[in-house]
Amino acid sequence: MNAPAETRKFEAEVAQVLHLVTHSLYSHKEIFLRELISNASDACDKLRFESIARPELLAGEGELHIDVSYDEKARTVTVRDNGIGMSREEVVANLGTIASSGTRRFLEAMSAEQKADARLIGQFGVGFYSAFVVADRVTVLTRRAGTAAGEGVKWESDGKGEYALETVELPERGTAVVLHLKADEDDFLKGWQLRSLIRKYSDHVAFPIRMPREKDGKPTDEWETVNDASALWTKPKSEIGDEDYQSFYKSLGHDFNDALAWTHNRVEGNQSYTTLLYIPSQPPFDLMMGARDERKGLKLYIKRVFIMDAAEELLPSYLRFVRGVVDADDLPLNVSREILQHNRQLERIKAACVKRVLDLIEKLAKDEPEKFATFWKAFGNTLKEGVVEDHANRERIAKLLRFASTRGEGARQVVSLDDYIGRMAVGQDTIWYITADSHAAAAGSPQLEAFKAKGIEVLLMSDRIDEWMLGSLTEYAGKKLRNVAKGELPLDEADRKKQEEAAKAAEPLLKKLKELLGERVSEVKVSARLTDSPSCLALSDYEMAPHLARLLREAGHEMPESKPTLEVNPQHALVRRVETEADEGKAKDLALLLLEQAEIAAGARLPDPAAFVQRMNRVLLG
Ligand SMILES: Nc1ncnc2c1ncn2[C@@H]1O[C@H](COP(=O)(O)OP(=O)(O)OP(=O)(O)O)[C@@H](O)[C@H]1O
Repeated sequence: MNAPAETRKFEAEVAQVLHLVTHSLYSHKEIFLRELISNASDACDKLRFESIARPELLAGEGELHIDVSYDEKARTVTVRDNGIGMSREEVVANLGTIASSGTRRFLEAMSAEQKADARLIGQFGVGFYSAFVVADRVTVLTRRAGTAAGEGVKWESDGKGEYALETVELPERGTAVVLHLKADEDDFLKGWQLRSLIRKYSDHVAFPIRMPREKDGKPTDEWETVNDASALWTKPKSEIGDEDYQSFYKSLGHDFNDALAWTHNRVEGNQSYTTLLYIPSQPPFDLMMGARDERKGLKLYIKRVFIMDAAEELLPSYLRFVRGVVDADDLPLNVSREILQHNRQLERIKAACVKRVLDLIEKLAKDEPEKFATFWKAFGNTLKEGVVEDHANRERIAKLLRFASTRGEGARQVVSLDDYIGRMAVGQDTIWYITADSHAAAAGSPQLEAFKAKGIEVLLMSDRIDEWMLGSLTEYAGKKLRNVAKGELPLDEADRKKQEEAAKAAEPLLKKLKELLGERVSEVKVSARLTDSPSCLALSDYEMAPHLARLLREAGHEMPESKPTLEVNPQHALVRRVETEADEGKAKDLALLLLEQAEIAAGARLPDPAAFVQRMNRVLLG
């Protein structure tokens, strides 16, 4: 078992991560301490969990704790824990490679954008490497719980591309990380400085963090606990200040920013549990990358023992931005992920978590409009998934949606469905909306003209998810939701009469247009939607909006080519010109331009853009 001393190269990505981390964390140097303590605390959590099945692992040093010490002469800071420790293979796997796929995606995103956002770094298992922000050499001494003293491992590196590995004798299990500080990092060799960082970032780590007691400004051999060391969520709410909640959030969520809001609840009864759930103020990285499959950030404890990250078991995907802790009293400690997925108690806890989060968002919407606006900007599109996925809460979620509107504040999404209904004219029974691939395209749609003329409000939707969401949101508070570009418009008696007369009068024109356009359209009709524009596309009730069909096609999906219905405004001078134009070639150019401009306004892709340009130039030159 005695493996020789050796030098190994870091995996290529590690060098990349090291480079990114040391450069982007430069202005948040002190974070290294939080990251190393967080790893040490995870190691203690893991040992406590494994010792449920194998109590002998706890032999030797009983109480789990984390020690932070410094040596002015040697210029080192050491973070030591008596947690699970690592075997030689684990050291190689954990400290020599980038194990998590999240980190790989993160790296790809970073190199693609050529920028490193410090805020994101901590979330990706690059925590350990932050040691190299302040140290030019790092030594790790570690021994896996349950192994012999002779199976200790020493790992050492200057973070430049290689690390040395050696088997050493270590009297105790656990891990010590020794930082050999860079020349200008003397600040971290001061006891008070380290203490204040521990209180600032790690006060609520649930294990005692100890430092040597000081006498006359010098460390002694005696240890004292410097953090609060209690699990924050177990305390009564009245004893927890906002700052406590925020600092716990930051260490939990690896976030530099404050949380936007939180909800902390203890449920007692035939099932007892505590939940502490946070809404961040900015999207966490995994959310931005659309990683719905590897969710993190919601920790399951059972009677204060950390069991696992169970975000997927505890919250539906549309609430994946939530961070927090669930501590259940009545689940068996040896519970596995498989059991969790089919556990009735957990189902109830999950439903309660959803309720708490929705309560919290509703409270923001009602009482703290600014915070709600921040929430909506960061997570509105994620929440919309709930309309599709969470039938039971659909109406509640729909109530929280905000949109831009023809009576709103430009592109800002501030109008709720209730606002809309409150402004409806007497007799209006439909909530009207339009979808497009940008706000400008939605706001400028020709299909809105008749609605504007009649003073009917239309919601302007331009987020990609909207069409998909609207498939599940066909009704709200007894009102139908309808797309202004789809189907027949409901007309009153007088309008219907006018429409019929116009259609009759335009029959020869419609026939001529259909002949000129041939296979490009399925039908040409007189529009009830237009007042100023010459033409627009109309979709059947079940047809997909052209901009969405285009996006899906671009993303490689097979989409059937559907022939559009062209609607025209017979009053418009351009349409009248088609009617009077005797030259067939010219009439055809005009007819095709009417179709093509309607397609462009609807965000469709022109089948032959070059032909369109030539056609337009011919018409412009007369
Ligand atoms: N003190 C420690 N004791 C035992 N294992 C450790 C310790 N520090 C790090 N490790 C191991 O090294 C791995 C990599 O650590 P690193 O800080 O880079 O990422 P992480 O902890 O997995 O990610 P994150 O910090 O986002 O939770 C950890 O997952 C853990 O397995």
